Amino acid sequence: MSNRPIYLDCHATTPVDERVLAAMLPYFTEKFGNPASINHVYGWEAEAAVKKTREILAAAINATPEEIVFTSGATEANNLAVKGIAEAYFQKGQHIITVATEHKAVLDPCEYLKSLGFEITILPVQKDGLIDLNQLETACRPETILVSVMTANNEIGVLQPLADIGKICRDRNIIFHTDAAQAIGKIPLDVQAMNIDLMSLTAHKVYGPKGIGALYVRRRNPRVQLAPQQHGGGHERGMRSGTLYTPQIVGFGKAVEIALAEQATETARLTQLRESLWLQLSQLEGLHLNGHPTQRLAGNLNISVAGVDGAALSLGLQPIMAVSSGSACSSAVTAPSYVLTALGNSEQLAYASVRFGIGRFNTAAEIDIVTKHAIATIQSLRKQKTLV
Ligand SMILES: Cc1ncc(COP(=O)(O)O)c(C=O)c1O
Ligand code: FES
Repeated sequence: MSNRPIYLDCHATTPVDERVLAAMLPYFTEKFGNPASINHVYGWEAEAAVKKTREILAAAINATPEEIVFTSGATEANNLAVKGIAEAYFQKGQHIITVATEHKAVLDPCEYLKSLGFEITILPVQKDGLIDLNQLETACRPETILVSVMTANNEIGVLQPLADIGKICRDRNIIFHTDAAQAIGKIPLDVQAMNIDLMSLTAHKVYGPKGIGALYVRRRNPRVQLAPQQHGGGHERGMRSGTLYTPQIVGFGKAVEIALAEQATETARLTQLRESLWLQLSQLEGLHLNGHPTQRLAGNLNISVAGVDGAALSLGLQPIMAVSSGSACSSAVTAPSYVLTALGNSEQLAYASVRFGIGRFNTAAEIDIVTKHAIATIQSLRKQKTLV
């Protein structure tokens, strides 16, 4: 594996931590029971394992275990939140507010609701990627039923001011949903202090397995109603039917437990690696930092490079590092990233961009190799351009 490029795409996904895998393994084989089986030990031990993860997730965000609904990931959690609220509250109002830089798993359900007659306000972001709270206040109406603003952006790592947004929503009796797929385990989260009513989570960005996530749904002060989007055996208090995937759930719990225990030291370490990368890269002229310089995830650096072709840059970096570039999150799409254009970047700058996602298993030596290669690639592309 040593001749493979250095993995620096931790916003796309992360490897499963060995400790997480070890915790999961028994639940594939000897402890294979269905947590819904109430008549025997196979079911009880699976149910106990699921309960433990519920407790870990609840503690991680200051919720209660009954407020955690397991899903297949954050895409499903976002769909359940947005469509589930629209369906449960449409008689109260049919207006929803979200943001231009949200993940497609929020924007597309909103687009779908628009086709059903809902009105959607999509707030712009400022140059640093943060929303303007005054604009949010102005957008709120008596018929607004939901505000959905992500915790941490998957391309530029920007952290939105959740507590301020939560207060604005609570004062107006509007439900507040946040997509915390990139944030769980990485920054402190508190659904009480931040007045969050719904929060989407996923395991695979935090060294847990893919295909498992959760939606936090507030049960008290106020109780949030949610219309299920998947019907069946009535699992998860009727909000999401389907046999629970015990091994993945166990892995999710273990992953979050480890991330919380290591959060402070890991944040400091990643910040240092990111700062050293940016400090060296920014010696070059014409490099733009995308997103707020400090109000961002520790492992995220997103840059645009003036004077180079986006595709050539991507090709030049590929042998040495696995990073995302151009349209980071929908690489099948050849349009420039809508997140980067929302910040006011030109199409050229949005194309010629690199998202570094530094994670748990990256070392200072790797960052050194990456820095040197990125600088050499950019210099060589610029030189070629002036020769043409
Ligand atoms: C911000 C954000 N929301 C939602 C998702 C989707 O999560 P999942 O892959 O668990 O469906 C992702 C990951 O791609 C993400 O980065
Ligand atoms: S990081 Fe989630 S889709 Fe790109």
